[in-house]
Amino acid sequence: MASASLLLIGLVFALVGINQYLKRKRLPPGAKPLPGPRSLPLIGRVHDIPKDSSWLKFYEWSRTYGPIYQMEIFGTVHVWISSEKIANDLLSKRAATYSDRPQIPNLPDNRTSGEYLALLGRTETWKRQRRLCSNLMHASTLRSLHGYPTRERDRFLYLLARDPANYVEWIEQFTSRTVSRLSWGTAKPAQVLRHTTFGLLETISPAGALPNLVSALRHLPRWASPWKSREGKRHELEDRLFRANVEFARRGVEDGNGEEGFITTFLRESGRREGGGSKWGIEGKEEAMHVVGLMAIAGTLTIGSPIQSYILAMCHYPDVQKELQREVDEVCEGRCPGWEDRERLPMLRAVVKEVVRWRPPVPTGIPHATEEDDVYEGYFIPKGATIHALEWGITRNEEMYPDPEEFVPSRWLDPKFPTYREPLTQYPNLSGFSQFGFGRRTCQGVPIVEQDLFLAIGGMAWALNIQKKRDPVTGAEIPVHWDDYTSLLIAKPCRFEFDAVPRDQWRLEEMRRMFDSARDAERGQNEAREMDISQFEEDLGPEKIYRDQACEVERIKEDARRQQEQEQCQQREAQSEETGSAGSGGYSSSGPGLEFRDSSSEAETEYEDEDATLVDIDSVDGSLMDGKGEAQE
Ligand code: HEM
Repeated sequence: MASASLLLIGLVFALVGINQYLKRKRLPPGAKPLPGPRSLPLIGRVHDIPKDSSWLKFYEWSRTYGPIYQMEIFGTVHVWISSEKIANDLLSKRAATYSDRPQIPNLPDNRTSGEYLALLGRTETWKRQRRLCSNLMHASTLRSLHGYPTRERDRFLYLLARDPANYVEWIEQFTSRTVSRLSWGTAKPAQVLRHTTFGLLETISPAGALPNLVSALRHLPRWASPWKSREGKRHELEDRLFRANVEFARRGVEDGNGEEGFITTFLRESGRREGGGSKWGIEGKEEAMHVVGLMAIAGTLTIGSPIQSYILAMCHYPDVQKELQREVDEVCEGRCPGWEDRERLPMLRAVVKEVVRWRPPVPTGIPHATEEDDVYEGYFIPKGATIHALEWGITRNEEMYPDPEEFVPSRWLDPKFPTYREPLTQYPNLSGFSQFGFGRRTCQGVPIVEQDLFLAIGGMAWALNIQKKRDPVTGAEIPVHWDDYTSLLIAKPCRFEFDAVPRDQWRLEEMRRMFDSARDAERGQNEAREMDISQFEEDLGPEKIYRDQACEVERIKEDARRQQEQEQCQQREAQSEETGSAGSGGYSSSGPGLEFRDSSSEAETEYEDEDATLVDIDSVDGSLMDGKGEAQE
């Protein structure tokens, strides 16, 4: 027994020795390895990576080892960059070496399959698809994204004001419906898209499917791998959905009733050319379907993260909200801001940019991979290394962003900050911002992000006072977390409670008018031609397998808390009755927002009417998580 153990220990040491020798041998003359935590044999540092908020650990290491360091996980070298300059030096200036993508263990054909442009290797397919994506985006940007973000924002504001407790639902409906219209000219697929996209996010995230961390698990056959079989089912549904969406748009182009969107632009262009094909080098509808599908995926869940972070920020920074409201009220003279007001609203643009900096939506970045060995400032970076621009670390650079943990929109508006830039009619904006990546792989969706965030955040500032909720019993503020975020590749705040109080009766009525007019426009469109999505909803199943568990857990906790709140109120009322004192006094459980609405009997009638409207729009949506939200289940 003892000799077997000795043999094993000897073997491990021999392996470590051989490994070290091979690494040293690979070093070019004069180059040294990057600093970083020492690797354990075979596993590297996998045991050190926390499941939640892993970016904080990678950032902590950057404070020990410097703005570029390396670590190993199961034999793969991972390089972490926390400096914008170094990220630009490598990923942008040496793009020929640094523009590949690594293989994702749980989606092993990601580099070659041609289905997800953002995950493709640096291949001819990627170049062709990126060109098409960029052209379709450009065509829609020239036409102000066909007004879809405004229409959806108008629908979103009223739903949020009416039911702030379900804010995640309303926000994700806003982002997914907007991008669904942009992609296929209809909002119908939005709810199924949300589920399949969440499933894909789990499939590809290091904190999602286990094989992404323990890569040996990728060799399991499908029948023995729950991750593979789950992904297989998800992919099959997504593929069928995308085909149906393209077919719907194709019929619209043919009968002349189709709405504008990416796929419509592509189909029209192909129709104009002899023998089909497009001027962008994509010959088949099939490939265009994948490109547009990826654009829809990319816009479904990402933009919701900064919208939620804005609400979180306003709970902690009420003075910023007041300042923002002052600008919006002054410039727009009381009306809700529109996209055409952007030059005159620098504070609003600064809040948008600061939200993205303060809580990066993709905190670990999307990894690149090296195609050749390289040496940077004397440090060796091997071919096949996975390169991470750590967005969280980049936004914590104290020289560039003094007081990085604070939410300070004025850093974009005041010349005393290094990030200030003129003219303020144009800056700040999101174009070229580090949070959208580097070099040839930069994000292609910035025009959508910019317009969605401007309209949603501007609309909320115009319409609502966002504030911490008060305990109905004690009247004390209910605490709101500071940086508790979900752990997948796209991170969003875990659920928290807050109040969204309409600023006055006129704005509430105005929101209702905007909502009605968005609903009427949608009805008009659906009367002309309707897309039937019911089969996909059915196939998704009642249990909705691709469901955001992290948020579910939070909501269950929240529901339990509310239930407790109600019980306490009832108890207090019962006690008051016993002692004969008048009423419960203090705060109502529904918070100041509803107090405002309930202030007259007229408002009560209005509220009932609102419910009717919501039922109405559900049938217009035909969505799984309809206008009443998942909380109903
Ligand atoms: C807040 C929202 C968003 C954020 C923070 C974000 C961030 C990013 C990041 C960090 C990358 C990787 C860049 C790199 O590898 O260096 C990326 C890639 C990409 N994004 Fe976005 N994105 C957002 C929304 C969108 C939207 C709405 C679209 C819709 C078209 C989109 C389309 C893409 C595409 C196509 C790529 C892949 C580019 C390539 O690999 O060549 N993104 N995004």
